[in-house]
Amino acid sequence: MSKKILFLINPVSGIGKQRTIEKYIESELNKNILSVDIAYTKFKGHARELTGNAVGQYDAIVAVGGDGTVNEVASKLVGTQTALAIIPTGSGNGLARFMQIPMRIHKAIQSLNFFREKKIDTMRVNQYCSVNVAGIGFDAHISHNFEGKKLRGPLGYLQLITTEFAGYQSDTYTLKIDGKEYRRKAFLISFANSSQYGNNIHIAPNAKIDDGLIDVSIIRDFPKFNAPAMIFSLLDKSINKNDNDEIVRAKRVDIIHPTELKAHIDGEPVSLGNKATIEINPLSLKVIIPPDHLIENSILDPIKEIIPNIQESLNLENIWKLKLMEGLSLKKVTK
Ligand SMILES: Nc1ncnc2c1ncn2[C@@H]1O[C@H](COP(=O)(O)OP(=O)(O)OP(=O)(O)O)[C@@H](O)[C@H]1O
Repeated sequence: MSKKILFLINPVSGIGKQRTIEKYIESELNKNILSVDIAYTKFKGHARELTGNAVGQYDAIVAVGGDGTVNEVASKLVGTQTALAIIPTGSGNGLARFMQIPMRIHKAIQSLNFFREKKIDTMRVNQYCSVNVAGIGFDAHISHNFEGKKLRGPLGYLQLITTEFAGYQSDTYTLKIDGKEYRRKAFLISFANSSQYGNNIHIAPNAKIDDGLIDVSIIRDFPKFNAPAMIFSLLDKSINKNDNDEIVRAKRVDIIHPTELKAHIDGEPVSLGNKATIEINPLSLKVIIPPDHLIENSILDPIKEIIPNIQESLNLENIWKLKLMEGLSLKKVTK
């Protein structure tokens, strides 16, 4: 029986990979088994609104964007029979990377044809839903500053991190992790459902997304000259072995803080006031994962990912020509 899927495309995510999505939907999707609708988001929160209206009418809603778009779609799908699918066109794509969804979008679209479903945990952070990683401290500081930045994509994050790091002051937090008290001066505290923020930066290398547990990764205050070693261990999936990091697995975390807790939820900046509760919601979301043969795990994959990005950037002029011609109902693009 054919499945109904709705693509929700965030036109401002990442560096613009989504501009080619309609072409690939046309060429890669098996229309004998999938019937497709497409909508573009027009503002922050629109994907959440559109998903709320569509849930139940579709077998899957496809978030075309980064973790912010994924979060908006997922938060309306938790506890329903409609699955989340992801075409990663964001800056970090943490959940997509963790679920081994191909970063090349034509491959990600091909994987929808197999409609392989898996149930995953989600987290509740006060009134918000989080599917990937939420946090307080330096990562939250970065997400609050990233919003509205012109330079997006991984380079935008890198630029911001380098400028903000030197002046950042760690804070002291009191947490109750499954009822046990921890008081830590921390550079950041992450609540990880998947292992990574995005861009293969692994804050909780052994996190499992279907174990009913949050990996609470506490990076204690550290001398700034240790930064290169910290960065290396985040990339090397070994932060859990670093002396400045402590990971505790839990079902629930409570925080009371003397000042406003600035946080991020899947990379999106939020304020939690001065009280936060983070709880796991086990196996509460269906996600479409790729079939084994489409999982990209060769060491050349990052290079394969970069080349189309460069090509796409160089082709931007062509894409604008295409858009213009679409407007004029013309068929062919000439250089
Ligand atoms: N048409 C739009 N105009 C402005 N903002 C939008 C629009 N559609 C969606 N948004 C918002 O854009 C923000 C960024 O989207 P998203 O997180 O998907 O991409 P990203 O930040 O580049 O990737 P990542 O989260 O993986 O780093 C989200 O907060 C989303 O709500």
